[in-house]
Amino acid sequence: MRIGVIGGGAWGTALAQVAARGGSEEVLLWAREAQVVESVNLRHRNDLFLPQVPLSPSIRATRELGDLADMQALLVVAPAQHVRAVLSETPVGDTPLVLCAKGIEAGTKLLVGEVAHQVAPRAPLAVLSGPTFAHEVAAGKPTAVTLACEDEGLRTRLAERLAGPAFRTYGSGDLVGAEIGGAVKNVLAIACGVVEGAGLGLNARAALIARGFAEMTRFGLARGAQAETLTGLSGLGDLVLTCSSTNSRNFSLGLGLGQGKQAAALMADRKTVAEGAFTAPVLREAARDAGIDMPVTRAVNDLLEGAPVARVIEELLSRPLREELQ
Ligand SMILES: NC(=O)c1ccc[n+]([C@@H]2O[C@H](COP(=O)([O-])OP(=O)(O)OC[C@H]3O[C@@H](n4cnc5c(N)ncnc54)[C@H](O)[C@@H]3O)[C@@H](O)[C@H]2O)c1
Ligand SMILES: O=P(O)(O)OC[C@H](O)CO
Repeated sequence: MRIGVIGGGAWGTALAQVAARGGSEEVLLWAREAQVVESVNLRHRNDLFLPQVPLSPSIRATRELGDLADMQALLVVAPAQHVRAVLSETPVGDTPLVLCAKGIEAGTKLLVGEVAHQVAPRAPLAVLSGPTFAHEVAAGKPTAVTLACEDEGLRTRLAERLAGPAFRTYGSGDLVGAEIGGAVKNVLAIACGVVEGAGLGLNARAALIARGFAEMTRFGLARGAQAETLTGLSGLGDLVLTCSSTNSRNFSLGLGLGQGKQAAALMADRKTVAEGAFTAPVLREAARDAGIDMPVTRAVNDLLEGAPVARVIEELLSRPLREELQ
């Protein structure tokens, strides 16, 4: 199966490395930046987004989306807010799309799979998601992901093509569940970073992970996700990873907010994406539309909009007491 990767950021590059299988398979990586294309092709590195990892020489990079025309599967790894624009210019046809971005589209409130279906209605869809820091995957450290696809045959072919000794895929038929975990955990990771930045302690972080997971579950079930998917790698697994480490861009953004810095300043000159900052407002809106209570998500939005940390925390803690299982 010839694999093309759409998006030459850290995650697209790491997945290209996985698909190259140590150099035994050719992989075509589309990147937006000339610097990425040049460094991958000439030096087998991604100097801009994943500088620390030497890449397989069988990864070739291009800036032309048209070059992806004869691929047999495309991994979609552009940031969620750009998937529509990039896919619209890609010759997809009926090539399977494996969606690897984590987010909800602003304005439409659509998951990435729903966007892909609008743009490329003939393409079979799969979702690859889980606790996956790109630099660890690219370096060959053991990692496990959810690979969701309704078509069992395609799911098996993708798993056989992408899985390796240090990259385990766990199959699922629940695309929506696999997507919602990754999208919502990015917002909750910002909240966990705030807890760290404001020095609120480890009890608070554990409480936030548990209550954040309750929010993810409420939202996910309302959108048709299966509860088991949300407790799996792409939901709880990824939430635990990103809520525990400054390697997470979302957690780091929250850390700065917790220290009293303004979101605009923290976002101003970063070239990497903190998806949670873009998903947070649309998640709050989608939850409000559906009558789903998501207080942590609301608090993250308040902080992103400049509310003082102390006030936001005080508001969260002074809400009326409730039953845990409500
Ligand atoms: N980095 C990780 O560890 C990781 C792991 C799993 C999933 N993801 C997800 O993968 C997706 C991509 O993240 P990343 O970490 O590879 O990105 P990154 O932060 O490393 O790089 C930013 C990316 O955004 C792209 N970009 C910026 N503006 C764009 C535009 N206008 N149109 C198209 N692309 C544009 C850049 O070309 C680059 O590929 C995100 O949804 C992220 O949540 C990342
Ligand atoms: O750095 P983050 O916060 O975008 O997290 C990266 C991955 O999504 C972790 O699974």
